[in-house]
Amino acid sequence: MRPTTMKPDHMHTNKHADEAEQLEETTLKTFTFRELATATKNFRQECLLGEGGFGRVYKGTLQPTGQVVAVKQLDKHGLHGNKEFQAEVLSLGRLDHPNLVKLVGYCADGDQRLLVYDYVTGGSLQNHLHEPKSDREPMDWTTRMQIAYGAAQGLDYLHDKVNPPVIYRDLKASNVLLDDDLCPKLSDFGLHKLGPGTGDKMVALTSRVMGTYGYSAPEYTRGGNLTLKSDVYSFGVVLLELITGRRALDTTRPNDEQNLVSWAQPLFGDPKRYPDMADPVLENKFSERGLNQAVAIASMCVQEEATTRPLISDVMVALSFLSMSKEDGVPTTVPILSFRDKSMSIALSRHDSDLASSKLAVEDEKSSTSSDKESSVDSMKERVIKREEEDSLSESDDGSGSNSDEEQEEDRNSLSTEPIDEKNQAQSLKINYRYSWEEVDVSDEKLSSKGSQKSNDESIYSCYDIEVDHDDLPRNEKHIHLEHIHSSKSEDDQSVYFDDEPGDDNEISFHRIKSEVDVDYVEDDSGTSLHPVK
Ligand SMILES: Nc1ncnc2c1ncn2[C@@H]1O[C@H](COP(=O)(O)OP(=O)(O)OP(=O)(O)O)[C@@H](O)[C@H]1O
Repeated sequence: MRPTTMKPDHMHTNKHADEAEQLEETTLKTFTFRELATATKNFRQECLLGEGGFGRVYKGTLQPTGQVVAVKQLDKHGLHGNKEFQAEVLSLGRLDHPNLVKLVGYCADGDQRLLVYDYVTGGSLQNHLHEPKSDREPMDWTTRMQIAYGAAQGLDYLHDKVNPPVIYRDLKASNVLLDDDLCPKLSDFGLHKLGPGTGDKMVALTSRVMGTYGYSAPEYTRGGNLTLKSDVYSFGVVLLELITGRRALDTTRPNDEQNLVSWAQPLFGDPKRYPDMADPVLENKFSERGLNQAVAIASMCVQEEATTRPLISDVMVALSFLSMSKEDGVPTTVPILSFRDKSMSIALSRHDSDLASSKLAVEDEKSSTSSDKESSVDSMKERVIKREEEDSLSESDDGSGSNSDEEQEEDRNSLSTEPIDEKNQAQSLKINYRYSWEEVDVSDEKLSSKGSQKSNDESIYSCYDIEVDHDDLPRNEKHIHLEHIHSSKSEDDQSVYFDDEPGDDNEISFHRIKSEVDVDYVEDDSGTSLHPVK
């Protein structure tokens, strides 16, 4: 069980030079079959966690460390040669993110191929959502949004942070594992090249696709044309499951309700019916705005046309805000200017009654990076225009809904022909938010900096240059960068705090945010207000 740094045979060739460099740094453990047999009590039935499309999974305890692991014994048919297997495993081994199940090592012994993962203690999202237990409380709204946010971060890592990007292919509630703190970890990514179902094993592939039918993007089920946007579709289905508590495919329901997406599609256009979509076990304990935005995000993700689905990075930004949404004083408004793809901004603004009154024109070239592999250049350079309130109201009044594919297409067309006012072409933008807060006497021992997920939120706050402005003071007299956000360590206190610059006495003072955040106006680099909203 020694840690080994493996160098595949092909690493000296030019073609694989970059990959080889990365692989050189990969440290995975290699195991003998005997070691894993010992860990799993000889693959005894009592250690069997389940069986999936790639083989059986056993819970095991490694000796002598006592580390608890999940051992996946890959089915033998469709097995690859040793070198090919090692190369694939090595590329999986370099993936490392808090929201991905970590590959610890592997075994390639004779014709045995096994993968060894960190054991994730809390079961899957499928278990939590669809297999209720009397000793387990139903998940509340915020927890659901936090799980969605974490899963989006894991997917964003695969899509946007590793090179080449990894298409997940099999995202579903049973592959979202949860640790004891309900932090999500995606499992089963990148296995398609290892197990059955590749090359001439199309029969096996078909059965896998059928098995995950409710999650598969239409283009995949039609012809197997997989892209990053197919993953976004599957993500949308998981998000819908979180919102509705319904299974992706449920044959126990009436025919027209069996497929979650088909059931939800007609409802997407009618925000008044969103509360009926929400999981009844939530007992309406969520903010209407949060629900509207979550449904809007899900509806964007499960669009039939792959190119109109949002990037997972945009989904992640939107969910970062929804995952913080609490009843008292926490921002729920998604900063619409943060998105790399404007279609997300439009969809969310149209589902957000408060924002519908604003009219913003934005050119945010900085946020459109070269790593944005799927957005068209045109789309990134187009101006994001928020419709005036009257537009939005007149559309929702006639009951025709606000988020159908045709309407979004219409939006895109009208947006791209909108005359561009050169004067307003800002290179970077500040979004000013209006908060009200109260200074509170609270000891910093009672507050924690946000946890790992929350620290990402912090970076979003600072990265988008959000400023707060005291309600009672004229603008520009008091601006505070909302960088240091804290939560209470006490479960009873759901407030969000931020700290001020230390004063003369070097004491940090804390403020509790009282009301929801509102977009006030946007500024360009020079501080000129482009479109005052109020
Ligand atoms: N790292 C892990 N920690 C804890 N349990 C795991 C781990 N990996 C898999 N499991 C559990 O093992 C069982 C089988 O998992 P597996 O991923 O092979 O199948 P699946 O997700 O049910 O189906 P599919 O292969 O079609 O995705 C599931 O119950 C899963 O929750």
